[in-house]
Amino acid sequence: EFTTEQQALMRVITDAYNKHQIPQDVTKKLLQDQYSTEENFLLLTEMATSQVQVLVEFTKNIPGFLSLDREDQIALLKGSAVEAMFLRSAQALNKKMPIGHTEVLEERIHKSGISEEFIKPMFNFYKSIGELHMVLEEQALLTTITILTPDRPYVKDQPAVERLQENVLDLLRKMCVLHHPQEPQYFARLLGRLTELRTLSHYHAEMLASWKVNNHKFTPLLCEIWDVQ
Ligand SMILES: CC(C)c1onc(-c2c(Cl)cccc2Cl)c1COc1ccc(-c2ccc3c(C(=O)O)csc3c2)cc1
Repeated sequence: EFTTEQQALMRVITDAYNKHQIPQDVTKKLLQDQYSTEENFLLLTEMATSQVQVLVEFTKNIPGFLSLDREDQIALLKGSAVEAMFLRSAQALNKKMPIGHTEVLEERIHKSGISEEFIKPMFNFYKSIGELHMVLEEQALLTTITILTPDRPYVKDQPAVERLQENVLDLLRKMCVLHHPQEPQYFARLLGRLTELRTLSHYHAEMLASWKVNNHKFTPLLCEIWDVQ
């Protein structure tokens, strides 16, 4: 079953995932009653900015991450931020968030100036994640695996990242057998979501370009992590 090291790794990652969430005083802003495209864009920008801060804190808790080359740490964060945010927003949209949050978040994403061609694949992804009924540990591990993807642009020491990712992949495989015993293909289905995330990440670059065209401003943190402006 699980080795002592794997049990420790699971606990550290799950605790970090639970600890680092967007604060209530930020998410409750979603409930305010302005629903203009502009207002929705501003609120989503605030959510994304807060989510990036949360993501950085979570990543620092991944065992071994801070021992990686400093520039590789940055490359992994920049390369995975959008995918990690798709996973986190998918969890928010699929779990029963505090009353009304789910609907307002979905509504604001639909009406924030994202063109229809991106809305479709985005909400297909959200639906496909919902259908998996991941337990919290699986969501935390899948996010970690996404962050520890060795072949992101500009990563120098890929083997070092591979070694960390392999440990988490092994742990996720065992968690899937434990929580979904009737579905031998469940682990493979989870990894299939990672492929879909890469596609969404490419769409996202175009989304940013179209928002910029309509001279939408992003925050300094988002500009830095997404190399815009
Ligand atoms: C700059 C901005 C316009 C933007 O550009 N691309 C995307 C973007 C979009 Cl529109 C979709 C997917 C990914 C990205 Cl980066 C975004 C908005 O990004 C978001 C990031 C994160 C949340 C998010 C996460 C968790 C939770 C929770 C919870 O945990 O309980 C409660 S409320 C909530 C809200 C929403 C939106």
